[in-house]
Amino acid sequence: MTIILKTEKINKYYNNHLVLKSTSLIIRKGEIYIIKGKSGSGKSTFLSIIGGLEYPSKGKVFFENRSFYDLSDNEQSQIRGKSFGFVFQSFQLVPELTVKENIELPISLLNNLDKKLDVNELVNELDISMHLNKKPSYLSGGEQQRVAIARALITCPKILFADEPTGNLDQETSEVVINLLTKLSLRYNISLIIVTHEKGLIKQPHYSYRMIDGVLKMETNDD
Ligand SMILES: Nc1ncnc2c1ncn2[C@@H]1O[C@H](COP(=O)(O)OP(=O)(O)OP(=O)(O)O)[C@@H](O)[C@H]1O
Repeated sequence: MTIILKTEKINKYYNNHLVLKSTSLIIRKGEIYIIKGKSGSGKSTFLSIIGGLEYPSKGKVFFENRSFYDLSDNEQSQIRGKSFGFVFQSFQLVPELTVKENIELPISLLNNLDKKLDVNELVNELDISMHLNKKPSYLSGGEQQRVAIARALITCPKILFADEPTGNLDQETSEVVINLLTKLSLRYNISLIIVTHEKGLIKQPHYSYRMIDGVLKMETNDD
């Protein structure tokens, strides 16, 4: 399977404290990765670095064989906008916009977007079509997260980064959200990287990693 993103010995310091230690990972097209680990172990920092949101102190991130942080700011933001999608614990929807406007926001912000998914298909799949004209505050947490997933997928990104996507949801809703994330990523051949505390949420085949004190270790799937 094609390698889409690769990191080389990422180090990250915050105030002279080394939070990522020579951390490496390879992401292949259309595959699912899960990163678990204790609070403070460095998971979110690592996701931000591979998601193009934060410079490493040392090491490189290669996206489609190009060293991401050696690209110009403009090239970096083009890749972030068109090839990466993000889902966060806190949904991060714009409260003043309707659900439909939130979902279509990435499209309206980007020029020359050659590939995007059909909004109607996406909202039907995510079962939020009845909420399109509402503001996010009228929706439950699970519904808001499904809107955030639609917004992340609308550009048909190559990689979807999800940082604790179920952190604000109950067990049952978490399962629905994870099932949708994995199902849609597989359907559209999007690589999915999920950071989560929760065990046993993902039923689909995936690669499992554990972040231990800034070092990423591969695990067997039944850990
Ligand atoms: N912007 C920052 N400035 C200074 N220190 C930071 C910053 N971001 C993270 N850290 C520190 O880096 C370490 C790793 O944090 P990170 O958020 O990556 O961990 P995490 O595994 O994602 O934790 P959690 O599961 O609680 O979100 C922690 O000690 C944290 O305090």
